Amino acid sequence: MADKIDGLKLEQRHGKARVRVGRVWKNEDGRHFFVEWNVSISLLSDCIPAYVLDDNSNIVATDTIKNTVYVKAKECSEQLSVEDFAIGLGKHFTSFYQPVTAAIIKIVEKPWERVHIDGLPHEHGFKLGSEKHVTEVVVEKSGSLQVTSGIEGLAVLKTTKSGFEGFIRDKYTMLPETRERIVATEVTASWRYPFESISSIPVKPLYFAERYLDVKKVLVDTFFGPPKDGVYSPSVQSTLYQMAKAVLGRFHDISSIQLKMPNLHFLPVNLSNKESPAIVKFKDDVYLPTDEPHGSIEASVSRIWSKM
Ligand SMILES: O=c1[nH]c(=O)c2[nH]c(=O)[nH]c2[nH]1
Repeated sequence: MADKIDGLKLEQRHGKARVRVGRVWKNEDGRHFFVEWNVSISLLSDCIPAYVLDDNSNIVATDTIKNTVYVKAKECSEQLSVEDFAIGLGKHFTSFYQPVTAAIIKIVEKPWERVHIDGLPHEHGFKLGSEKHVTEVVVEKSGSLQVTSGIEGLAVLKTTKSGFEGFIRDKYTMLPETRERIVATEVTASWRYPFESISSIPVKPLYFAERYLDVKKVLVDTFFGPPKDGVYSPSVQSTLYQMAKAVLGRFHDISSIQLKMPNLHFLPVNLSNKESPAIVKFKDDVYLPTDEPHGSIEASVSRIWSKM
């Protein structure tokens, strides 16, 4: 929300960040389901008078915004995806409050996973996994909608089938060309769904939750290749593109995907001194793991007919 006041441009929004909520659903057969969400909400509304005239009459108190998260969590009697929860919150804020023209809802789901004991799924036991399911939803009063989902912290590594050759060489270049190295990254993925209004989102329960798992599987499978032979990666850039292309090729309800894949280097270890020129001589075996500095490699891939 922007406005011109005193010859100045004032842009503003308000909301509540990092509202944490846990929700359990207990099936009659004794099986429990659990999610933990960290919710950040931004409301777009004309609150300029609060900034310049000490008039708070258009403000939804951020405390009320926080309380709403708990009320809506209580009202969800059935298990639902983090995206559907975000859309429900956005719908509420834009329809319940006259001044609110749009709501931006970001949620990070903590990766609680059902434990297995002796191979059997536990009815009410969960342990923390690693990568996180995230979403950002923008809902407008008109009912128009943007849904973005993503993965954060998907750490993957291959001990071979990776190289890097043919890059620019100049007087500052020390890096040798190689067809044998470790490649490791922590994938951050973010993809956009094509649904443009609340009425066009699929009614299938847990649709977004299933799609999240599908996308994660395609990303992981493409990174690693088949279990026996793997797949050769000529660069992180090439692997990133293959991963993005696989997702867009497989899921027609995804219009674009952004991938961030830092190159987490594993440096060869060679140790020597004057007496012993090769105490440790690197033979693709002993590495110095580093995450600082790291290569930063990111790209967005969209269908050309997409609106993004
Ligand atoms: O896959 C890679 N891409 C790069 O752009 C790059 N740069 C670098 O030093 N090593 C690598 N590896």
